[in-house]
Amino acid sequence: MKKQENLRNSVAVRWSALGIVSFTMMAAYFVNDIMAPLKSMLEANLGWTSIDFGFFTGAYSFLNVFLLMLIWGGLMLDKFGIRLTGKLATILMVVGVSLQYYGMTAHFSEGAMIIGHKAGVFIAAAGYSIFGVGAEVAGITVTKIIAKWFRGKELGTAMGIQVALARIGSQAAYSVAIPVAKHFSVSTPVVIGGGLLMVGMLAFFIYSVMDKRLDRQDDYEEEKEESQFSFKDVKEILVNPGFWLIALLCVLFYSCVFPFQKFASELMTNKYGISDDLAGTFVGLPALGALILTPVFGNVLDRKGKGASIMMLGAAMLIFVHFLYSLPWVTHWFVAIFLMLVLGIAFSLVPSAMWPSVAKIFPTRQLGTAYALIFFIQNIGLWGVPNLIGWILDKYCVIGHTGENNLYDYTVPMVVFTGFATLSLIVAYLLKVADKRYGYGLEKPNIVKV
Ligand SMILES: NCCCC[C@H](NC(=O)[C@@H](N)CCCCN)C(=O)O
Repeated sequence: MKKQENLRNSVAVRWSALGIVSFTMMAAYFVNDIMAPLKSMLEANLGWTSIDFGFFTGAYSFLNVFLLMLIWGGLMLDKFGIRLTGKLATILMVVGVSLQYYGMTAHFSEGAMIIGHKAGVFIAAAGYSIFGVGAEVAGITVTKIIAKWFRGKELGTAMGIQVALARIGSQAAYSVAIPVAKHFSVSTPVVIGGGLLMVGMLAFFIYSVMDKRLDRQDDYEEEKEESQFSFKDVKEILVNPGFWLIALLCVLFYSCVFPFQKFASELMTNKYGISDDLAGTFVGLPALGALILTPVFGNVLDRKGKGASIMMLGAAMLIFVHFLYSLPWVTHWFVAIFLMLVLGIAFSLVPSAMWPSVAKIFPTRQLGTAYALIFFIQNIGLWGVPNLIGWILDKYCVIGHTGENNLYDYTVPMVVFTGFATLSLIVAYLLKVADKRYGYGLEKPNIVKV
């Protein structure tokens, strides 16, 4: 009997697997970003303050950081596998977004508070926090899925395409949030996100069938290795200097991008005079740029390498962007858009180099835990930075009012972002030095020639 070709070696099957799980992540990114452009509407319609908004935004990472949910998720992924972990993660996302919607729409009695926060804000934030656990665990699961199907093949391109499709989700969220909210209500964009997430959950369940077939057919080493996972691996990961440098770069770089984007719609309207209908679309530009560029850079890295140098370049571009945004006298809308485009390039360069680098430093059996620990450290920034910026805005940056809304001066928040970007460049440089010293192969191409 003719031996069946390994599913991983079929170009159509492995790219279909990527397409399916990428759709799940696209839905997750849509929900993740859908509230960002609504900041001013949340203030005007639901009475949220900047502190409320910062608290809500940071809640995405709260359970991941303080209940170590990402760590448990990573250990579960390496111990119990992709299918169970991924299914649970997608279910959590749906549950979380439903609770978030409830918090935004239910009628609470006047002045009702939960642990010092307005009841509605607290419940929406709790939902977003549950969603955040699902989204991050789904993120590490999908990353491991990609490494499973593409290691030694088009790993950089595949990871780039997954990130690019996720960016479509973000860009769509930034573009549709305000028009949909104005036409219907401030909570309608969240309903659309919930619907997309349900389809994403179904998609993951379909992927699980493919995953099972691959495991059955395959003598895939990882499956044997998964059961060999031990806590010794966690120690091994933690004593690797490459881990700490990637994790630090990750938290610093992403703290300058995701939290910045959450506040950027307001920066566009308050500082550059851009209309609120268009502000979200402009803030979505980096996502749109990354959609095109991340797979391109991923492909270049697959063939030519230079990952560590590319991370340095991306970090340097980030300093340029945030520094110019911080200059109070630069207020032309054209500059705002130009900087968003540069941010888009940086936002493509660093992720396309960073994520495949992790797969070079660690063996497959440690990948789930390694990604989870890196995401965990990154989530400390995704929690802390929006809280910090929301607090700075409310305390020090209110310079007037327009109707129901505050008018903010964004100089100090942008100086804070510039500081983080500068630190990220220093860490990227240290990573390049460590690569030379420990021979991680970050400057080498991803595709292994046989
Ligand atoms: N294959 C690795 C993909 C990581 C992509 C990366 N995502 C994250 O870092 C998430 N932990 C945080 C997502 C927050 C979304 N607003 C990315 O570049 O998106």
